[in-house]
Amino acid sequence: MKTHSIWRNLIRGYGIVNRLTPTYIPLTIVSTFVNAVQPLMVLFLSAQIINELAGARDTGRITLYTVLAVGLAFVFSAVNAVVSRRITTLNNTLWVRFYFFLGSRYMELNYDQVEDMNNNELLADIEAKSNGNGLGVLRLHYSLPELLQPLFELTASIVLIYGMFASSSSYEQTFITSPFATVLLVILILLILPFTYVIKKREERILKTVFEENPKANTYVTFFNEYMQAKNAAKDIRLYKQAHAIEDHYNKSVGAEFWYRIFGLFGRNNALAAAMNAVLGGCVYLFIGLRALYGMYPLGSVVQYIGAVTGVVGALAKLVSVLGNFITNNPYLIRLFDYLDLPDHMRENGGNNRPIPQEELEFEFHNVSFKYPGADHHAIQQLSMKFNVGERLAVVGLNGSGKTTMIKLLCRLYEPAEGVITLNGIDIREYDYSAYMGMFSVVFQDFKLYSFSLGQNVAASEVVDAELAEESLILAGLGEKLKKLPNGLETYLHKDFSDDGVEISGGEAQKAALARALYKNAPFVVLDEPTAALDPIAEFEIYSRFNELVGDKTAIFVSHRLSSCRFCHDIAVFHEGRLIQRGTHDELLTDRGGKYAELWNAQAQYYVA
Ligand SMILES: Nc1ncnc2c1ncn2[C@@H]1O[C@H](COP(=O)(O)OP(=O)(O)OP(=O)(O)O)[C@@H](O)[C@H]1O
Repeated sequence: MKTHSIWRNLIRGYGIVNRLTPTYIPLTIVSTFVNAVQPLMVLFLSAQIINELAGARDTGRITLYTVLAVGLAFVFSAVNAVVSRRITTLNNTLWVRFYFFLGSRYMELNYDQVEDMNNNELLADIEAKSNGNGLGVLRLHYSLPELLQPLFELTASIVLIYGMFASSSSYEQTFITSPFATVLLVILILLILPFTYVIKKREERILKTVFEENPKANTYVTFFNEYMQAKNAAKDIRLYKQAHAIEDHYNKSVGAEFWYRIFGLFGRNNALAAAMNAVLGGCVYLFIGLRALYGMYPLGSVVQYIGAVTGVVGALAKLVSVLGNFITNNPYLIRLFDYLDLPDHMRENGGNNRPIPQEELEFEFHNVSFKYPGADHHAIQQLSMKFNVGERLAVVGLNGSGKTTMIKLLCRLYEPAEGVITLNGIDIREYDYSAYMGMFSVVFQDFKLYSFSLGQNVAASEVVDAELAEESLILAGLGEKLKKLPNGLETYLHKDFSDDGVEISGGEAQKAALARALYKNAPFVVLDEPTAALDPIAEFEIYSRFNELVGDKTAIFVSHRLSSCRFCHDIAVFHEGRLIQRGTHDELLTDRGGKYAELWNAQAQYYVA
């Protein structure tokens, strides 16, 4: 956790506010200036009118003050109306932009950071605190008027108070009219500063305790809210009647008690501050009222001074409170910055940003080992293997034998813990990260399609090369389906964004994912169980046209169905994270005691009559 000073955090935080809502800060300066100055200006002019009425009764001056009061009030109100409308829009759109900002950052994280529970908890916490309590950057946004308005009020009130100390009229000398009384009042007013500060400090302490006692409260809220509405959980929720379990779990982990404690605390503090202001207000009235009684101030000035001193008291209380809010809010800003500053170690580790070679590509694992964070065993152990350019390699093995992990290491989704992977003899970390990833077309088992048009899914982009998309879909076996779709490539998948959206089957989705990989036209194709959801005919078609599908690219075909790998001349057998055999189907079968023969025989018995 970084511990930058609160001022640096505020500057950075307001920098983010400015980036999310660029016109917000200048508009708020205008709006708060107008809001702060308008009532004090009316107060000043009213005082002048009363003084005129009680004194010289000059009609010209009275008219001038009245016209000024009405005219300025009109101009200020008009400016405020225009500015406030725009600010309201910005306030309402801010949270949308903020969540998009968080999401964009998430999409940039290294893959292992996405899988790291700590980072996910950090993000869930930031989202929940921003949402429920409006803490962090959102608090800065909403606090800006709370900061600026009292600053303007304070300045304007001090200007109006000035006459209080410069009164030259003759008056009775008593304690109330003496400078001591003024000093006493100033001390009383200044007492509000430590009082408000202590309240804020207490608030910060209690909030910290509450959240420490419920460290996962926000993670739970986010998880349950998403899970309850997750389409891919809907079947399980119903069939296993998970609704009750979710409700019990939810109430136990984030019950109402938790929120009562937080909002009860805010309520109590607001009440205390209001009581303090009321007492101070009483003292101010008494002080100025008595001084007027002793003839120290004219009638109109009483109104002005009471208004101005009350303005100073109110502004100071608001300022200390908002500064206190900044202190309370600081830990949430630090959490946000921790998230934003997660290191991009995939790019930092190499640093050479070498361009991808244009000649033939040769990948090799050299004694590579890898263990998932928190795991007690290696997912990959001392793996050494080479991929022959332009050839097809099948990777087979039992569940959990490390096949997918090897692919993820190859694509640089993870870094090896030991050993290196090279491309044309150079450590893959030396290459430009994005360009390196661009070399792979991978269809993972848990691929995802999104609720946009079929064409956009295949192109993975807003802009679709229709001819290439169609060609890829036909190659992947979705040609017939495409012909039947109401809007062809523009047909939406799912109904999230279009009523005409279509639901496609698991096998069709797998073909669409395959088409996406083909559309990318990368030199290295990886298919991880690409036929798992396909019917036997579709599966046969994929195998028989595999060479046509991948062309002259290097291809890896991962499967635990051995029959589906026979068409590959090169088969690698994985077991418990190790490469234990490699050869053609016939070669591997001749090793009768080997794993491949064991797996082959185990699977073959179901096909033998
Ligand atoms: N994200 C992860 N975090 C922790 N452990 C993981 C993770 N993914 C996989 N593992 C573990 O790493 C080992 C290898 O998993 P991997 O997914 O590479 O196997 P696989 O051979 O592809 O299996 P399958 O045939 O079921 O797809 C397994 O023990 C698995 O439990």
